[in-house]
Amino acid sequence: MQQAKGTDLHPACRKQNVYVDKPSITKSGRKFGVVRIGRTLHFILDSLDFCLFCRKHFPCALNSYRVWGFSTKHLRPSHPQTNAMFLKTHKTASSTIMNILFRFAEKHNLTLALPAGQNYHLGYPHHFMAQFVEGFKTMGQSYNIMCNHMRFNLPEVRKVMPNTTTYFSILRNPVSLMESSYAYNKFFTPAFRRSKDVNEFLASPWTYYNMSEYTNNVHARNYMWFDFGYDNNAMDTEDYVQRVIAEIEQAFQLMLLTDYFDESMVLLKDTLGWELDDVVYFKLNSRSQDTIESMTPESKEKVKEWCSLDWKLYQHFNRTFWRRIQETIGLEKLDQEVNLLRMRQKELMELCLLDPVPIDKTKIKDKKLQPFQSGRANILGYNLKEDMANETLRTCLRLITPELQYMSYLYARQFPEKKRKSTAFSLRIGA
Ligand SMILES: Nc1ncnc2c1ncn2[C@@H]1O[C@H](COP(=O)(O)OS(=O)(=O)O)[C@@H](OP(=O)(O)O)[C@H]1O
Repeated sequence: MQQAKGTDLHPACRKQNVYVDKPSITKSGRKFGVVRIGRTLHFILDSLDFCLFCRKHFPCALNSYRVWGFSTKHLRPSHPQTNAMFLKTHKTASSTIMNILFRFAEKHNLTLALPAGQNYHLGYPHHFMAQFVEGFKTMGQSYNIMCNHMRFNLPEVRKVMPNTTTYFSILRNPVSLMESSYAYNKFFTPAFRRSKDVNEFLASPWTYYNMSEYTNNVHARNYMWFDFGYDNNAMDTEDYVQRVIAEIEQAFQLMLLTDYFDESMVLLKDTLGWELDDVVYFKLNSRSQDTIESMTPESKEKVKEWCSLDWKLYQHFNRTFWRRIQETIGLEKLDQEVNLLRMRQKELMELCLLDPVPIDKTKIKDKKLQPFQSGRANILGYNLKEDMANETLRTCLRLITPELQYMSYLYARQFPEKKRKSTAFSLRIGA
């Protein structure tokens, strides 16, 4: 991947017409020198993580250090971070990330902040409350990872997650997000039920969208804005939008992009100090081609106006995403790591999967591995190769297990004395 020359556009963004700020420091010796000094400082200061006094009195300093005016906050930590809060926004590839987090949690024996009782999300569409987490009353702030759907509410999340937690989330271009949401929520969301298809809905959204049906309609307008805890029907004024973006920026250390998923995985593993293998994934929750509707150019433009809060949110974090890449690993290294990630993914797909692409639910042999279906969407899944050695099977099965089944398994493992969730599933292999 070549760095964009004489233009403000990253080459990958040019086709989508998404503007990116021009980096102020280019790939030069000066930049590498500064980064090296920064890394050394970061290593020394990161060691302070072991210091209980610092942990207690300067919790924020563990995520971001500022020394002699030089911020090290975006540099790779010297040891893997195990406390992470992922705001699982809807229809943004969030289930694929959840699978990555579940596998990491299992590998390192971490504690998950899972939905209490028979629930599959953390109180959505209500604002999150600490008591929605199983065991909160007895366990307090001793969880490592939180990643189920919720409507974000920072003060309550802070009651559950330790002060050293890295907060991150993911945003998707609101145009493709709308089409995905329409298919998935077709029979649930009143505004979608009343219209024939996504183009008809967008030609005249107010004909179908009734504000009094508030939370039932959140999938139809500014879905991401709502998930971040804000009013998806709020007036789009400059001051308000800037205030919300500033608040989100303050709360979240990292914002990923669905549209640049592999680039996002590289950034994620660097932010958390993880290995490349920790973020290798199989795409989950994808749809069959015949349930993807083609949007007219007018519909695509209309989304930017109808979901203007989401559009501004996405544009802002698209800019900061590329700026952060430029300021940390740079486009060239990013490209190399994305290639490594794709090679590793291909290797694992060849090792694990019977078919080279995700398959229709009716073709999934083990019915227990079928993903949850909704609306008009035909959500695809996988078949594993037969006769794999136990260790390989263990790895492969985790990569393809849909979120509800995986969560039920982890819930039963973490709370053996509690009643199992209804999608009870076992990932135990061998004795
Ligand atoms: N790796 C990767 N890269 C790009 N896109 C991906 C990836 N993984 C999943 N997806 C797409 O994300 C959509 C599903 O999102 P979620 O898992 O967040 O859905 S859900 O809210 O949990 O139901 C769904 O989008 P649509 O197919 O458009 O519906 C998936 O295809």
